[in-house]
Amino acid sequence: MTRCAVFGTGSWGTAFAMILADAGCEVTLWGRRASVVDAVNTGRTNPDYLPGVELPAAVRATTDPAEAAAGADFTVLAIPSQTLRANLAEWTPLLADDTVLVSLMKGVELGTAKRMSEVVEEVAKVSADRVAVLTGPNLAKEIAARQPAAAVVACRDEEVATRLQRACHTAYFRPYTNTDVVGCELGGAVKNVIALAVGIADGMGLGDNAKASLITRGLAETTRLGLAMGADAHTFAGLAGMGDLVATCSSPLSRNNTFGHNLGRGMSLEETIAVTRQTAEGVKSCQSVLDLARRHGVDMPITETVVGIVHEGKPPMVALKELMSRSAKPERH
Ligand SMILES: NC(=O)c1ccc[n+]([C@@H]2O[C@H](COP(=O)([O-])OP(=O)(O)OC[C@H]3O[C@@H](n4cnc5c(N)ncnc54)[C@H](O)[C@@H]3O)[C@@H](O)[C@H]2O)c1
Ligand SMILES: O=P(O)(O)OC[C@H](O)CO
Repeated sequence: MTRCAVFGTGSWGTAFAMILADAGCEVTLWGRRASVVDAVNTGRTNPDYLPGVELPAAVRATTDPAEAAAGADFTVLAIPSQTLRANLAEWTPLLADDTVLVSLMKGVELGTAKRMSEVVEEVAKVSADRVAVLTGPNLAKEIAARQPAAAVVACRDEEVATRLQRACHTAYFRPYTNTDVVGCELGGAVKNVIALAVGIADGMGLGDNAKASLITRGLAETTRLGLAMGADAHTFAGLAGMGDLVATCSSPLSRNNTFGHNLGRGMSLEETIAVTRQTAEGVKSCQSVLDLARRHGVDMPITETVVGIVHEGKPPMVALKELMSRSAKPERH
């Protein structure tokens, strides 16, 4: 039987553990908090993150990372992106030989501007052939209700991607393989920034034309960055690009979208952070995405606008005026 370790008992780690178990794997979840681990083991629930959801019996939980990691064919990482480096450094000596490391995270590291798979390769000292990424339009709450969704599993080694695809394919979860790891990861990280922009627009009371324009031009700037970094343009028209943008920018379940909405309707950054219980990756990653764009000489005006509003205190109305008064240009340049 395929054995999986899932590090992170938040919304997505728990929902993905459920997918793996439904697909026939044996799953051990690692969590920091004993109360969450006990709830999983004794009540088959995770009331803090997925209230009302009954977890399959094949999902067990532990606070001991060594117990979780032991003998795992796949080691899945589902913690906030900015905490990966420090956590993985502690877990690396515990990892099973030949385990495939799978990133569920949609962020870019602050300071280094590295993608999560790059951090994994560097810290765990494994080759890119043993690092996979899972991304796409996957709102955890819908998946935990076993509502249908598709996703992308990306790995440089297609055979590894196919093995992971088999390990997480269920009646409600349909993963496709892809070898464009850079494009898949960028799609997931930048859509969070665009979802913040769309949420802000929504909160300001702007209409559907504004939201559609942000989504489309957001995809254009994501693709520009991707091409500069060697990604395949087709990836951005797929589940990791357009697919995830549509889900995240249109759903009130999205933490990034909701975060933006609260800012747009006039809450301060501090108030917004205080009411946000879960990880909204775009809040930090907008800075590292902008950093990446500057390193690659790519113009990303929406990302720059989000950084201005979230981190530099720019009033959304001023940011809107600036964005709309940029010089006129062809749609493709
Ligand atoms: N929730 C979703 O719908 C969804 C879907 C796809 C991808 N993702 C991505 O998955 C990743 C995890 O998100 P999530 O939704 O599970 O977040 P979450 O906020 O629901 O849970 C985060 C988990 O990480 C733990 N954690 C927080 N700080 C930590 C630290 N310093 N060290 C160790 N553990 C820590 C928390 O206790 C919690 O268990 C993010 O990158 C997110 O973008 C989320
Ligand atoms: O809740 P968000 O904004 O982190 O989005 C969740 C997923 O990434 C959607 O695919």
